[in-house]
Amino acid sequence: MDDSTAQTPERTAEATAGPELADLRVAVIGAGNMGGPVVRTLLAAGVRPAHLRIANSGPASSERAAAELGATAAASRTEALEDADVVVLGVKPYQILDLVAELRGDLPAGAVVVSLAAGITLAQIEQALPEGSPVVRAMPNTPISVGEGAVGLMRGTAVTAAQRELVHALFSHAGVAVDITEDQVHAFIAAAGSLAGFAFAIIEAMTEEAVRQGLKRDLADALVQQTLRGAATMLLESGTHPALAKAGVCSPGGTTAEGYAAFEREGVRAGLAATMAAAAERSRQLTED
Ligand SMILES: NC(=O)C1=CN([C@@H]2O[C@H](COP(=O)(O)OP(=O)(O)OC[C@H]3O[C@@H](n4cnc5c(N)ncnc54)[C@H](OP(=O)(O)O)[C@@H]3O)[C@@H](O)[C@H]2O)C=CC1
Ligand SMILES: O=C(O)[C@@H]1CCC=N1
Repeated sequence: MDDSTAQTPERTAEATAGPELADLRVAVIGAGNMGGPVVRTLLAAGVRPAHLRIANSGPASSERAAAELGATAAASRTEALEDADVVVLGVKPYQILDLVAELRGDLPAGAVVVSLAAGITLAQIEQALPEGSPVVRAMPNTPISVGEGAVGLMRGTAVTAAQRELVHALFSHAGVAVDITEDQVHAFIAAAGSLAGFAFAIIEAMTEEAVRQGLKRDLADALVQQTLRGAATMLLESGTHPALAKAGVCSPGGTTAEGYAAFEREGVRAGLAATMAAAAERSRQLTED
């Protein structure tokens, strides 16, 4: 992976304060499984609930999402866009270009468009908008909803330094926010966007086995989730290589060494690598479609 533009990840809440967001007006078109967590992180960053308007596929859905997320429902997409400084597009990839074509007449001049869509390039979105429109691609994951996620930010050709700073400020409570290139987004999806889903699947599988081994479900939930969180926190805080931390758990002839031998024998490492590679490959395919 070309890392010439990759930043050193830094926990965003520790980053220095950026632009003031209290007066910013944001429209979120499509606050679903990913747009919803984006709404939460924008509110955490300081966007006012009254200034964050949601438009989903219909008014009832917009009202439901706004109530759940603590934002404001717009009566229509057009109303959501009125005076918007930033427009987040959280619809499915196959919908986004039609949506952009539909909205382009209502977009306030200079509004920064932020697309969450996998597989849709900056150039495709820029082509669907008036020339010179500032467009950012964001590749987030759902744990940004609790400030423990990651987002990769890709800057379109018309985005100014101030607009880049603004978008970073908007994601300042996501967890980690880094600038990436569009070439890097496939690997980023494997290691963050889709990885959240794989992490949930791993947690689910481990919890089921803990229950099979005899633990009550609530204790199994707590042990698996707390241990995985603790393991990640240990590595993040110490900078220790995971292989060394693993060695520190494996007593000679003990339980972990025996379990780890099964991990390798059963192909768990190879399976995880194949899982991430398949996600990255699908991202490349979506971009070529
Ligand atoms: N899910 C994830 O973890 C991630 C997703 N993404 C990207 O985020 C985008 C959204 O995915 P996801 O949140 O999972 O999808 P969802 O289906 O959960 O959400 C899509 C949202 O778009 C709304 N919507 C659909 N059509 C319209 C329309 N014409 N006008 C306004 N709103 C509309 C839906 O409203 P309604 O509910 O009323 O139908 C819904 O709120 C995708 O492009 C995906 O690639 C990126 C990273 C991670
Ligand atoms: O599954 C998807 O296509 C989206 C993009 C990354 C996570 N979810």
